[in-house]
Amino acid sequence: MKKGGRKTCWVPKNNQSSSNSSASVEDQRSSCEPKNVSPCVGSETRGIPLVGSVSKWSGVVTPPNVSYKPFTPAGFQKASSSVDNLRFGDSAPAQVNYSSGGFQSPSSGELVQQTRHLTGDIDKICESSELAISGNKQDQASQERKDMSEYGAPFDICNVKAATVKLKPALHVKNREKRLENKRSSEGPYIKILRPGMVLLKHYISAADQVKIVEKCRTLGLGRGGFYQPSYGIGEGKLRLKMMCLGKNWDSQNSKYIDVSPADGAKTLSIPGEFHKWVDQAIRDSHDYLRTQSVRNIEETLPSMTPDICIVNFYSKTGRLGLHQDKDESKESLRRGLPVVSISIGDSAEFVYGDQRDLEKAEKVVLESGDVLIFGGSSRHIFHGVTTINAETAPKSLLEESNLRPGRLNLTFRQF
Ligand SMILES: O=C(O)CCC(=O)C(=O)O
Ligand SMILES: [Fe+2]
Repeated sequence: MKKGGRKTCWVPKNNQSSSNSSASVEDQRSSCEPKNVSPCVGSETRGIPLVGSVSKWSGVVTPPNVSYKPFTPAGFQKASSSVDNLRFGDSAPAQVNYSSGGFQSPSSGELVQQTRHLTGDIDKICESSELAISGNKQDQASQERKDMSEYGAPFDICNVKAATVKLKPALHVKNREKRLENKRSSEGPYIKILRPGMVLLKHYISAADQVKIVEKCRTLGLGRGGFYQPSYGIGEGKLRLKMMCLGKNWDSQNSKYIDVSPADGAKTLSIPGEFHKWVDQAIRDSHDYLRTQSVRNIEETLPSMTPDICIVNFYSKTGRLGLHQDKDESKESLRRGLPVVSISIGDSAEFVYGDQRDLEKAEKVVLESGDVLIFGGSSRHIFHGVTTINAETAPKSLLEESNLRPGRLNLTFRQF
């Protein structure tokens, strides 16, 4: 398992998230690997923790408040069960029978025969379970996560429009909005090289396109595979953002990309076609700019890439993201320094970056609505994070047209 991957190297701000240190994340992660998967252990004692024994996780993982749905083998009907509420590690429910036609409360005379029947049933259950487990552990893991109640319904990044009477904003808010608006329109778009391979395109995405991006993300985010709050590990702390992944799903608990949403097991959503044009154009415009700056070896300094992953984060005003490297993409992609292209929409954010995982030594840049930040080449492995969301700094017109909630939407495109 790769250490120090995306979002695994947290630097707690003011020690608020010290329980989420990288050490504890790693510790928890290694203890989350399924161990000694042996579906038939329970059946040997006939007692019978049928479902509880299907997947054995090491002790600490037994989540106190998470219930799992039972695995019901094909061809078997659940006759009576309290398995729905069975938790791993709980003692077996008194009456759990899977019936393949009529096995119900036995009388004592029928007990031996029916125990044999039950043994047969259990063998079949075990066989099916083994098949399911060996067939695709990933499917089962996602199924288990899917059934966890902790993720809840997808998060809506927009406020639901309601017929409310809007209060007039206070004078200081109006003045700040005016100042920001003036700054945006007087500055217009421009490009800045922050360091070799790291380019900032200011005010790059038009106001109309920002609205389109919010609308598209909202629609996708409300469906299956939509926005959820990722966590470090089962029963561990949560990241301070909502996330939806397109193209491939980033699994925060194992720091790797998978093909289903860890929240609900849905097949990963595709990146909408129209998103590609902003990424392609931003890289092309950066190349043109580098040329004007007499940079040689443009492709080496900032390689081109075709994104097949888009991670969409939504930060509320208290959201943030600790210093980390994005290093769960393929070795080849990382070796070539294929860039991460990041689009910011909504409230501005203080984005920190540097060569070390050290906030004190990190540089800071404010990312505003419509800005695009690209880091590739020799900057691909920078540590970076978001320390602050600047409340009430989103363009007023964006909020009016898209109804985006207070906060910041960020899309990072990568090529696996
Ligand atoms: O929100 C941002 O600007 C950065 C997001 C990020 O680093 C990530 O998703 O890996
Ligand atoms: Fe990142």
